[in-house]
Parts: sequence; C-alpha cells; structure tokens
Amino acid sequence: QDLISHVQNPGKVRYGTASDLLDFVNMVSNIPSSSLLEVGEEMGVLLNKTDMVIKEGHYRIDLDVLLFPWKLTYKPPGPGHVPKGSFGKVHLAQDTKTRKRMACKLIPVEHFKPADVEIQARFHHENIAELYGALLWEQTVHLFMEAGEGGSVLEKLDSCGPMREFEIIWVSQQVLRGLEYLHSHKIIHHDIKPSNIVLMSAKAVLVDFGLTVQMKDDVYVPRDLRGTEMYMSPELVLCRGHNTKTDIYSLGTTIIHMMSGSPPWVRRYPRTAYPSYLYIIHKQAPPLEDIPESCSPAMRRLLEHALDRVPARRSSATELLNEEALHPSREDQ
Ligand SMILES: Nc1nnc(-c2c[nH]c3ncc(-c4c[nH]c5ccccc45)cc23)o1
Repeated sequence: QDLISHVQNPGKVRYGTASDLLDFVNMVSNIPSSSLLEVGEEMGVLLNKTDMVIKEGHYRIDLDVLLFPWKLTYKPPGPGHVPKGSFGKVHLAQDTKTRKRMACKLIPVEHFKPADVEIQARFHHENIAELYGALLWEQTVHLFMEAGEGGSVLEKLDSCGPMREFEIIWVSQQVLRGLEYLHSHKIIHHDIKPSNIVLMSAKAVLVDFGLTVQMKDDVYVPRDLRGTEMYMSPELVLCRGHNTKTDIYSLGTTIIHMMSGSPPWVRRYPRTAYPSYLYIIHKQAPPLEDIPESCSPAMRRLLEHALDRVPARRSSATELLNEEALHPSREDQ
C-alpha cells in the first residue's frame, strides 16, 4: 500500500524554471515557519535537469546529494561586518548519480529572504556563481550553486599572503566583467570584497547576492547600511544615495587587500583602537597610502581611478577594463 501511495504521491522536489524557483522561495519566506514543521520531507525546485537527478520527486540530502563541510566558510559577522550581510554555511555538495560537484549554502529559514537568490535566478554571467536549485529541508534552505573549488580570494590571502601583480590582474579582470554585466542592469552587489570572490580553474566568480539591489533609476537611497566597513565607499557611508560606482570603490579596496595582504586603513588605524571605520572613510581621502611601494605605476593609476572620492569622476567597470594595467604588454612580463 505504501509503495502505491508513494508512487501516487511523489515527493515535492521538481524541475522548474527560474520563475518556478522564485515562486517557491517566495512561498517559503511567506508561510510561517510553524507550518513548515509538518512537512516531513524535502521540497524545492531544481533548475538544472542534466546535473541533478530527481528520483520520483525526491532529492534527499545525504542520499541523492552528499554534503561535505568545506573549511566552513561561515564566519559570525566579525568587526566591521554590518550584520545585514547574508551569511550561511557553505558546503561542498556532490550529486550521487552524476557526481556533479556544487556549492550548497545552508540558510536557516528564519534568516532566508528571496533577495538571496533573485539576482542569481534571473541574471546569468560566467563571472556570477550560477544557481542550480533551492531545497527546503529541516527548517533550512539549501541553495545549490556553481562551486569555486579553489576557495575564496580571502582564504588565498590568509594562507599565501599578498598576491603577485599578474594574479591580481587576472582576478580584477574577472570581477570587472561580472560588475560590468551587473551594472549594465543597474544592479549593485553592495559587498565586493575578497571573501565574496571565489576561484575556479579557469575563472573567478562573484558570490553572495544577499545585499544586492536593482536600482529603479540612477540612484539608490538605502534604508540601512549594507556591506563590510573596510570596503565601503565614502558616499555609501554618508547614506545620502549612491549608485553602481560604490562597487567600483569596493573593488579598489579589494585590490589593495590583494596587494598588501590587509584591507585598507587597518594598518594605519588598528582595529583594537578603532571599532568602526565609518568616520575614517568619511573624513579621510581615499586610502592611496595603503598602496604598497611595489605597485606598478599603471596599477596605481587604475587604483586612483577606482578610488576617486567623487562617484561621477570614478571610472566605470568598462573604463577600468580598458586601463593599461589590465593589458600588460609583452615587455612587462
Ligand atoms: N557566501 C557565499 N554565497 N555563495 C557562496 C558560494 C557559491 N559558490 C561557492 N563556491 C565556493 C565558496 C567558498 C568560499 N570559501 C571557500 C573555501 C573553501 C572552498 C570553497 C569556498 C563559496 C561559494 O558563498
């Protein structure tokens, strides 16, 4: 009997389109978590027919897909991390049929918001971590995404120290292509920093779109402070309206971090003495002093253009991609 009921009542995981997935995540975030308690099995929508195999409406964690905690990338919001960030434990996942390896981000259902997946469901680019599906299981939303098995740029910096210029050029080009695409759709990422850039064998991709917004017109007036302090632009800190150029400034501070091994400001203003950097960012000129001596003149020029205090004067992603620093000629090699 239960075999018949099982076949007649297949599970609640199905293949669908991006809009099916968005309907699902909106349902999950709208119904009270108490009623979720009754659902004894996993439910969700997978976008990717080829790489994830649903069996009779089931895609069971630890059966149809295995999760392995990576170096747990979940860090409680540290100093300078405004608690608005979307955080979640990221695991390595592997489909047991196809052996396809993915990233799986676990977000407690009470912390989950549709914004966590909207951008990745609706916009696709090779430098944005692709979304494969969303599953609800044991009060936790499981987001399956493209995996950067090389880890994040922050892990690379923590384990190998400052990066060499040719590595920084490669990462900057990848990030700028992703930003050029997002900005062309008036999308602001809001949290560009080393831990949100993950590495693969042939590319780097942006991750963590929980703070992302799509502007209605050419300025976004925030209700709250979004991002991580050391990488924030002066106009974002001022909270009087900003646009996509704030991501360009954050890329500039990220390049300083890749070059020197530390975020800007922290060596001159130690965290122990400065619990917050917002005032420093607001009052001080851009952190050009944190650019190491070893920086090439071309890269220094790129940083001056990326860190310009005036957003209108600051370069766009397209302009930075055309800078000499990102096209080292033969003799520079
Ligand atoms: N916050 C967030 N939202 N989405 C992601 C994400 C999508 N695909 C990924 N692939 C790899 C990693 C990752 C980060 N640190 C690591 C250290 C070792 C190995 C892997 C990693 C993270 C992701 O991360």
